[in-house]
Amino acid sequence: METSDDSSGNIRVLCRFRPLNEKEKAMAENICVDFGPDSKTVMMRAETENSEPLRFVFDYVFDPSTVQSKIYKVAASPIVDAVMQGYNGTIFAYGQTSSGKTFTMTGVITDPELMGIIPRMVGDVFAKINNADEHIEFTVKVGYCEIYMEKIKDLLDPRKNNLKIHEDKARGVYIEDLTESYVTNDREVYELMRIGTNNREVAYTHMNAGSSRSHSLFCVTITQTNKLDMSTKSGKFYLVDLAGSEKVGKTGAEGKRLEEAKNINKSLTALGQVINALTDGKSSHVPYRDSKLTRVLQDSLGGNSKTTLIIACSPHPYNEAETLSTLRFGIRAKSIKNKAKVNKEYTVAELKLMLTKAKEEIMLKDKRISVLEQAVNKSGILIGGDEESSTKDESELEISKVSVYDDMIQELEDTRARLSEEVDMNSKLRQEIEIKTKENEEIKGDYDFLNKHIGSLQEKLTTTESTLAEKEEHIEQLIMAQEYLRNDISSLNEKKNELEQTIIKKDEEILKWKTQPREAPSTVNIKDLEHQIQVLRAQLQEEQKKSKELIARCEHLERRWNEQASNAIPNLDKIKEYLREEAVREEQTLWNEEKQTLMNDFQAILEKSAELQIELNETKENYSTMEQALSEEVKKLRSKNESLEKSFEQSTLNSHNLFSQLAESKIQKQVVDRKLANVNEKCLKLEAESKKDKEKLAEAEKFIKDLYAKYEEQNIINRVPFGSTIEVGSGSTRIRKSIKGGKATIPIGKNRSSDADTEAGSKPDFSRPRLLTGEHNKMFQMPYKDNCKPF
Ligand SMILES: Nc1ncnc2c1ncn2[C@@H]1O[C@H](COP(=O)(O)OP(=O)(O)OP(=O)(O)O)[C@@H](O)[C@H]1O
Repeated sequence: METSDDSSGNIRVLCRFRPLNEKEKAMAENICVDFGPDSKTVMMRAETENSEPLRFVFDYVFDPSTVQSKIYKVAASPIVDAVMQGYNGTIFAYGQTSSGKTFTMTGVITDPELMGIIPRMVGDVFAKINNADEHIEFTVKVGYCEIYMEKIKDLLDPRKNNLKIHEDKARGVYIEDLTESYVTNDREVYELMRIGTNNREVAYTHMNAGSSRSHSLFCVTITQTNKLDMSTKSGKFYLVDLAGSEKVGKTGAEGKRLEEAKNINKSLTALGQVINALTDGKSSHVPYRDSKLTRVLQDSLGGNSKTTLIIACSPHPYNEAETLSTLRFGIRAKSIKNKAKVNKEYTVAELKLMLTKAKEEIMLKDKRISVLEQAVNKSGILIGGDEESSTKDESELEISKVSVYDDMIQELEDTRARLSEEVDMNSKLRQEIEIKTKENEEIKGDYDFLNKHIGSLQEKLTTTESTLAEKEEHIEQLIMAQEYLRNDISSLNEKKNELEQTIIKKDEEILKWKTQPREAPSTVNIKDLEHQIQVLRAQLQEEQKKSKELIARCEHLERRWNEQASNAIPNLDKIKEYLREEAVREEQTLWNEEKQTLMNDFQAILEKSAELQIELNETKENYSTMEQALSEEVKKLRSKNESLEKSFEQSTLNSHNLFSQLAESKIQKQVVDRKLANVNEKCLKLEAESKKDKEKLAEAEKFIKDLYAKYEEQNIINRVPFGSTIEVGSGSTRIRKSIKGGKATIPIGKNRSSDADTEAGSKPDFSRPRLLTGEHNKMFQMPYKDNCKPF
């Protein structure tokens, strides 16, 4: 296997060396590191011949020739799998400026060979989702932010530039109010990456033309719901591109860049201190709160996450000191231990199962209580038994009492243990209810958000409708303008026709003047005639003048033609004709030009109107598609809304059920408590009664002992077996008495002398009783406890 097993919970540390850049190549020195054959070891070359090379071992070492796909396979693929199983995952890149962190994490999104971990991960996640079982429903959310100058800026909504960090049991550490967009395919994620990257703080330095001036966090949350049992799992994936540590002497940072560099180095120092505290085995406090970076990465460093650290290095001796420091950082980080767990939420079915188990437990307990009660009742009969009818051996009674007490005590212990389990379970149930209530609140939040979204979509629709109306109005105005222009053009055409007619008439007139002889007026008076002659003369003069001018012009032209062309126009008429035609042509050209301009304008208007018509059609089409999409969206939202409402109702119902079940189990617990109290009370009674019995027994023993002493004193008898007959006295004064059990009283002693028979004048001797039955000698030797007891 290529990667090390992370079942130990340790952070995996991978080391990547980039190829030499142009600047380093220009310095013409060799690289300062050697790579071991096991792909895990890197050696910093020894400075002198006598000194040893420094050896560093990581989970994997990538030499400069390693391609992006290999990095993804080793570094990210296992974490993607874990996130898909409901674990949290983190990959972060650390290293000096220009060491290749951004190239490793993002690379060139549009190039399949050069794309980095994030775009590859996105593709992988959606491929896995598409291949997943049908009953698993996925939602994917993406957030993107940066920590710049100790402030968290939302890269998908840069107006939010000072977000706060919070922590709670259910979500762990999180950034409050961070925009998280739901995405359904890799293209949508790439678009968000593009937007976010454009909003990032990047600047030129002497070390890197596109140096990241902030730490960036790309966050993907994948939630999966199993539709069969409604269980949910949710994995959060942080992909962190840290800003590079830099020596300001090398980067040439000044002014704002210098301030940025100070902040970057400060937060990286805080990161180093957190790692030290986690790994030195001495620190009781981990200073997560010393910087925003370490606070956000709290779960990734020593918490609930499967984490991989990629340290990026330059192989050139110019960066040797920074490379050494980076390698040491990686070695320290290797021993951080995390406690990753699947983020699972209990389903209603699972909660039901827990309840059923709790009920079974209660039933079991009830049974035990009834057994206890029976035992107590049984011992009560024994204790309360009639003195006369109690012929049972007392020692047996004692033994049975003691064993009953032992059983009862054991039962009580068991019950107490079970009750404490019950209390634990109840508190677990309460926690579950709290989680469910929170979930309900979240669903309600989603529901409100959807409502808002619908509202904004409706607003958008209204705006689009009004834009459309404006466009339609504009088109109407254009059509009217087009109509006016058409009229103008037709009136211009008419004018042109008129002008052409006038020119033709004029030409005819001129021709007439020139060709037709003028007839003398027949009936005119002299004055008129003179006037006409004057007019004609004037006209003639005018004509002559014109013709002179024409002749002059012709002569001039003739001269020019003679000068310029060998085949000049030979006759004047032709010249005149030519000139006239030229004049007409000139006017015609002017008119044609004007007409052409008008036609062009008209054409342009026509084209514009066609374009507008197309635009209108497109807008209409877009509008109808949008309307369709919108109505679909609204439909979807409504159905989602409905299902949310349903699940909200269901959850409310479930939480009610849980509450009522909790209340029920509380009541049952109270009942059990009461029963337990009763049992305790009975036990106490039993104990008191047993104590009394013992006292009575002691009294009886004392009495017998006294009596026995008395007999011994009187030398009557030592021990008498049960059922024996004692004879005291002699002759007729003999008194016989059978001894039964321990209750017999024997009328012996000097006070009985009045009852005595004084046969043959002898006095009865009460001082020497003797046994009449049983083998008394044998009996006397018997031990006290066997079958011979004092009565
Ligand atoms: N493995 C590699 N192969 C080819 N080019 C690389 C490689 N690693 C880095 N580069 C190039 O080196 C330059 C610097 O890399 P990059 O910007 O990723 O560094 P960085 O560590 O993110 O720097 P900073 O901390 O200043 O942002 C870029 O032009 C990048 O394309």
